[in-house]
Amino acid sequence: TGSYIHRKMWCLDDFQIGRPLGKGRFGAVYLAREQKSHFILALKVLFKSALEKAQLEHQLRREIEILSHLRHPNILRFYNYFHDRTRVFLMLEYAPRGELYKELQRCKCFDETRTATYMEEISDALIYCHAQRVIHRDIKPENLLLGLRGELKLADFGWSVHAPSLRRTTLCGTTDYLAPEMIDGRPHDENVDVWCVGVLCYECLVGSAPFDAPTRLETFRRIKEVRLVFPVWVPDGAKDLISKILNHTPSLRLPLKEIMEHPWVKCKSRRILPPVHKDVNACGV
Ligand SMILES: CC(=O)NC[C@@H]1CCN(c2c(Cl)cnc3[nH]c(-c4cn(C)nc4C)nc23)C1
Repeated sequence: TGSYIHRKMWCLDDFQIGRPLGKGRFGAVYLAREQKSHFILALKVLFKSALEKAQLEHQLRREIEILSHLRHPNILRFYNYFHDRTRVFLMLEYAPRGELYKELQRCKCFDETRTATYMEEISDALIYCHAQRVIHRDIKPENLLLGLRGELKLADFGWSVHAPSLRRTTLCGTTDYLAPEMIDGRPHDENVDVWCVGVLCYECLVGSAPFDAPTRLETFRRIKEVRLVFPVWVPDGAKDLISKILNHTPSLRLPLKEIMEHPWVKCKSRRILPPVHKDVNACGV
């Protein structure tokens, strides 16, 4: 019995639509429940007119192609998609504990255990992505969601819709997470994702991004110089890890496997892995 939610054709009438979870340029994300199985999911709605105007249809097809092959506990699951005359609908896993960036704003910064656990989770997710030759390229707190047990869910492989509240990102997105080679427009590889893991680790522990500056230009300058300044209270183990990741030369950055095995991550992380289940459960999903 193939799992129910992966059945071939879906349409809007198969769902009861709940509250909006986020809104953005191309559409919005709604909480939704599948009528027969009562399966809860996030339904991302993209307007074809907006996609056509921005010439993004082909990118959406590529994103859907990539997403449909990714299955990992720390990657937000993409189940299926369908469309009507005016809209494209993506059936996505619902992350019950919301957006990491909101949690970071609420807590100001995270302790070592929480940060090291996120480092282990996101590194494992990226090892999996890179093994499929998928580079996320846009890792930042805004694109990270939290699962039932607070585990990280890497989301939004290209389609960021924004939650109703004002986002911290400036007009064209935050520059804090750009790797040096991205700023110079040089060709970039998987190591741009590794750079972002270093920036994320710093921001989770400190509460602000490492190269944060009053102007975008100054931020770019600090990124290219890799001007890393740690508050005195940042633990040595974390400073060691972040300094080994944020290397200007992409190939010299600490590989993801070694991030997971770093002494500070090994000793501080409290990662919980969900029980490995076949793709079918109680409600046939
Ligand atoms: C990566 C990305 O696209 N972020 C923007 C969209 C906003 C809601 N989206 C969700 C998506 Cl795509 C999936 N699950 C979610 N869960 C929530 C959420 C849960 N709470 C308690 N509060 C919220 C908000 N939101 C989502 C994604």
